[in-house]
Amino acid sequence: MAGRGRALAEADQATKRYGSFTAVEAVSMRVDPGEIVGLLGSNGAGKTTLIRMLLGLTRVSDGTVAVFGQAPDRTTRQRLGYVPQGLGLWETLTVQENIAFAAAAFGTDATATTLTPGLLKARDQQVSAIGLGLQRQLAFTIALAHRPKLLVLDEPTSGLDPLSRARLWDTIHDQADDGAGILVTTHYMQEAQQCDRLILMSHGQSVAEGTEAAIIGDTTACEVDTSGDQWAAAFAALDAAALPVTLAGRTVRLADTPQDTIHDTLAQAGIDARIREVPATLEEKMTVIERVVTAG
Ligand SMILES: Nc1ncnc2c1ncn2[C@@H]1O[C@H](COP(=O)(O)OP(=O)(O)OP(=O)(O)O)[C@@H](O)[C@H]1O
Repeated sequence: MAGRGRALAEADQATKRYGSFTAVEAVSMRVDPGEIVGLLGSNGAGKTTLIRMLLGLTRVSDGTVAVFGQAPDRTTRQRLGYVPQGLGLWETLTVQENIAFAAAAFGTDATATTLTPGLLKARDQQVSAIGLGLQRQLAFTIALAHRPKLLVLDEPTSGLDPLSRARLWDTIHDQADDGAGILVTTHYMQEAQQCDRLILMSHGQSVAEGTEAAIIGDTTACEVDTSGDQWAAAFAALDAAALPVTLAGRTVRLADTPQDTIHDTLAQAGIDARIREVPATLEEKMTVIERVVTAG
């Protein structure tokens, strides 16, 4: 984009085909220093494939990708930190051996790596014997040990408890504050709020980009208030009418659906309800976009 400096990572019309199947179609995006870019999309949307192209782990079929201003290769890999979904640890080696192995690969000093108290305690245990939380901490510690300018994290908090997740996000923000650029995929909508900018992917395409507020725009949802325990009947009636109904606790919500349609459907089912229009959530907006993409 004009006026901006060199991107840490950049894709220009990047496309990946597997035979006749297109996993990523003409995606353009960039990650700049100091920003956290969130890559969102349902399973199979193409997030991991895009990341793997950026890292040079799989070749683009069309378009170009660059990291630190050049085509990704072994030298660029040395300057970035990557935590894949599968963590990329050596399961039969101990915590310490994994750190030493990575330090040798990156040419850094293993003894300078700062360990969390949990990792320090588990230092001589095999990775396969420690819990997922500690394994994630280890993968993160290793990815950060050589002070990378670009961090690529594929679902870094999946399977973590809320406290560990919050701690991990603190670390991610610290890295961005120090000037690193971060590209992170997530399924958790609350985590999307931690990102400076979001890229929504659907069926291999980038379908929306910007801040959460910009992506939601003026899309609204309706909240349906029923008396007593009629919420379940209201949900069932709206669902049976094939409307995009969801439940938040006991609150029935519908994104992007005219109030009249909701009112008529409930009236036909003999349900009395108050309907209130509210801003849509990011998740609801994603559902609306998915519907448009699938229909189109
Ligand atoms: N090596 C491959 N050969 C054929 N198809 C592939 C290959 N790798 C990925 N795909 C397909 O490409 C699509 C995108 O997959 P990808 O893993 O990038 O999605 P994702 O958004 O990362 O999903 P998830 O959230 O499940 O990780 C999927 O339909 C997947 O089955």
